[in-house]
Amino acid sequence: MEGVDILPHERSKTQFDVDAMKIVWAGSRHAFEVSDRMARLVASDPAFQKDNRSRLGRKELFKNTLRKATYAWKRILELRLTEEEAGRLRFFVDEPAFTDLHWGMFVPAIKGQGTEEQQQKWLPLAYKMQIIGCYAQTELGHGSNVQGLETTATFDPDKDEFVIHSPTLTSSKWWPGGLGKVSTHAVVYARLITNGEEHGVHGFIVQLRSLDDHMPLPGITIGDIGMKFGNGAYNTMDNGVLTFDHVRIPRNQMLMRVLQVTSEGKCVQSNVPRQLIYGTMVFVRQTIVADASSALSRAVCIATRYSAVRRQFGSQDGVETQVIDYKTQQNRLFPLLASAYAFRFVGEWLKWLYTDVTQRLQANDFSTLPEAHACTAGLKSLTTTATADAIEECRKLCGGHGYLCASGLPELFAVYVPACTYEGDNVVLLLQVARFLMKTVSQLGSGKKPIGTTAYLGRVQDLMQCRCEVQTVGIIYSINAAEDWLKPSVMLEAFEARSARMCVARAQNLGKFANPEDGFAELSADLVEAAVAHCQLIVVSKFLDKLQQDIPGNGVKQQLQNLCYIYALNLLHKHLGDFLSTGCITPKQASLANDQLRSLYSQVRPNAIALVDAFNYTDHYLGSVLGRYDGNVYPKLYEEAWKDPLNDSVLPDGYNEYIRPLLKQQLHNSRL
Ligand SMILES: CCCCCCCCCC/C=C\CCCCC/C=C/C(=O)SCCNC(=O)CCNC(=O)[C@H](O)C(C)(C)COP(=O)(O)OP(=O)(O)OC[C@H]1O[C@@H](n2cnc3c(N)ncnc32)[C@H](O)[C@@H]1OP(=O)(O)O
Ligand SMILES: Cc1cc2nc3c(=O)[nH]c(=O)nc-3n(C[C@H](O)[C@H](O)[C@H](O)COP(=O)(O)OP(=O)(O)OC[C@H]3O[C@@H](n4cnc5c(N)ncnc54)[C@H](O)[C@@H]3O)c2cc1C
Repeated sequence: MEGVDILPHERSKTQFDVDAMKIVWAGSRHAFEVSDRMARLVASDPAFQKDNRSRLGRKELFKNTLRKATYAWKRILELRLTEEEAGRLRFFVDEPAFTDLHWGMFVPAIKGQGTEEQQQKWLPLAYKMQIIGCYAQTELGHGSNVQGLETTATFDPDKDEFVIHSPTLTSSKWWPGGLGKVSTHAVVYARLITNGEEHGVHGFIVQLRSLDDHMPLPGITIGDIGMKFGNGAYNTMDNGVLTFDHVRIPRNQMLMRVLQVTSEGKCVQSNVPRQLIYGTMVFVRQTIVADASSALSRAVCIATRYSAVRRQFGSQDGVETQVIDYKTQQNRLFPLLASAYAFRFVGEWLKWLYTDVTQRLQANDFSTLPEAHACTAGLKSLTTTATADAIEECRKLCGGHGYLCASGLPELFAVYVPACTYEGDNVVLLLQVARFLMKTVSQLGSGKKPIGTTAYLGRVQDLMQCRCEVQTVGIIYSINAAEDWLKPSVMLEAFEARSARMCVARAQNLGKFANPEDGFAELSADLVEAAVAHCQLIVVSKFLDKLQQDIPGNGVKQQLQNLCYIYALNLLHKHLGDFLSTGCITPKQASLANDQLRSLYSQVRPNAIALVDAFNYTDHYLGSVLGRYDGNVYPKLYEEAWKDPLNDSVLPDGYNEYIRPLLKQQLHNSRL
């Protein structure tokens, strides 16, 4: 069978309604239609062409991004796109740009931390892009430790101004995207000092460049921090360095929703908790979780289509085997396909949680803020780590051709992998989750009932008294055959019991230390494992919740069920040590789980291509010869190779200089 015939043949085997699945994936019919329209708009406009990025030098790459970002903005205005449509357009343009930080962090920081008055002044300018902003928090010396930032904002009551200053080299702002060459303004995070007293880190709106000639304002030094990992990749972004030499700004440019500074330099705390200063990060972490499923599904789409097209080794009748039919390939690929769906649904749920906490904050209800912080931090960490690893696994699943830029995977990896670091290093964020869990466990004895994602810890209070013998867990009696693993309550109980037991065991170990902080530091590696178990439980439980909903479309729910159990059973297999050592399941039940997993792979196999088609990605967005919708891989790969600048001429530059003299010299030597 020719390459172009394989994928249609695969599609003919589909056992579910792909169009209905497209709507489930998008979230709603409306979201699907918007997304589909924007994807086509971008794909059909030559201005958004992106297939030459890996061949461009830094300056060309950056200028190209400026062109695309400003053109996208022009189209947004011309077509009067809604915020939702504009967001999708930016997504399909698929090129990191200063606009991400302007819309994604600068605007949300003002909205979340500015007073009404400040919002009225700055937001209209930002919305029209009459000013362009970035988020300048991280410094050369400190990123994770926000309280350790060194930039100072000292109040001068005589002039009613703050003096922003970089006292050391390590206080230079370092990393902010959009800062290096574009932003006119920044929300700068600095230590507030009034009347000689320190009041912690706060955000300040600072103008950096002239609105007339774009030159840095007096006292300000700015530049780009240099090339980053990967050729094209994140190098479209001008991550920058910034120092201040006693730069003065009016008092009303401190973002004062949390704390007000009066003209006398007095600090007045509002009823809003101090942590709201970190609110922009919570917002962005939530968007990063939603984005993880996009990056992961893109890599999986490429690897799945290519695995169907690629044949390796013969079978009896002489037709070589499609590599997707190897059980080892399925065991590596299908859990990633399942994760893409799992992250999609947990991303939807997290968006709901974020909206809920935002509404509560507006009504002065701060009770769910710690949980929102733990969930956004933990899920950001879990999903980005898994996605970065998965993109690399997809490259390997595509064999040698996966290493070619034409596969789209090297660039995707290079653009994606910093997500494990920005918006909080993934380990640092898991430690935040661990703190939250340990606090929750320590309060169980006092009768405080945990709610939301930690409610399960309340249900296993017995564990606090060490009554955690295997026999107390219902799963032990419920699983006697492989199919028993397909019961939602059983799966949930297994993940809850594992996480609860890990949390309680860690809490008990912490209790052995005289100083809890010493204990936390000593046991931090174990604590991170408990945080991972808790986050995996959230993902599994939200996928199971999704299955409880009414899901229209022939066979759609069945496919989602298969994927949900693949996701959960694969985790169970990978973390078997946790499940066995906490006594949640027996070795025999673990073996049954594996049998069930293999059976699910066989059920997914005929639907694999349709399950990635349901992502509805255009070839433009995928940017991969291996992942083409038509499966016409080999002719196009061959064609692509000839586009390389090295093939512009038959003889390479340098032939006369290096190759010829070398060959002549060998000829001369051999005659000797
Ligand atoms: C029209 C066109 C439309 C186009 C749309 C475009 C949209 C684009 C969208 C794109 C979006 C994004 C693009 C991505 C680009 C990425 C760019 C990257 C940016 C960055 O990286 S910004 C910098 C991020 N930095 C960090 O994340 C730093 C990490 N560190 C921290 O967060 C914290 O310091 C900490 C969590 C490690 C805490 O440190 P610690 O010193 O222990 O804490 P304290 O400050 O003392 O506080 C302790 C208590 O506070 C609680 N806490 C901590 N953080 C939070 C929080 N965020 N919310 C609520 N509560 C918090 C903590 O739990 C402690 O509580 P306790 O006292 O225990 O009760
Ligand atoms: C592409 C990119 C874009 C960025 N954009 C922006 C931006 O727009 N604005 C902005 O302000 N910043 C930005 N950043 C900065 C980013 O937020 C920080 O790099 C990130 O928060 C990590 O902080 P760090 O660099 O200080 O890492 P470090 O904290 O120095 O981490 C180094 C190592 O130490 C470990 N570690 C640190 N603390 C602990 C601890 N307490 N316990 C155990 N291990 C620990 C970490 O796990 C890591 O392995 C960006 C970064 C990147 C890569």
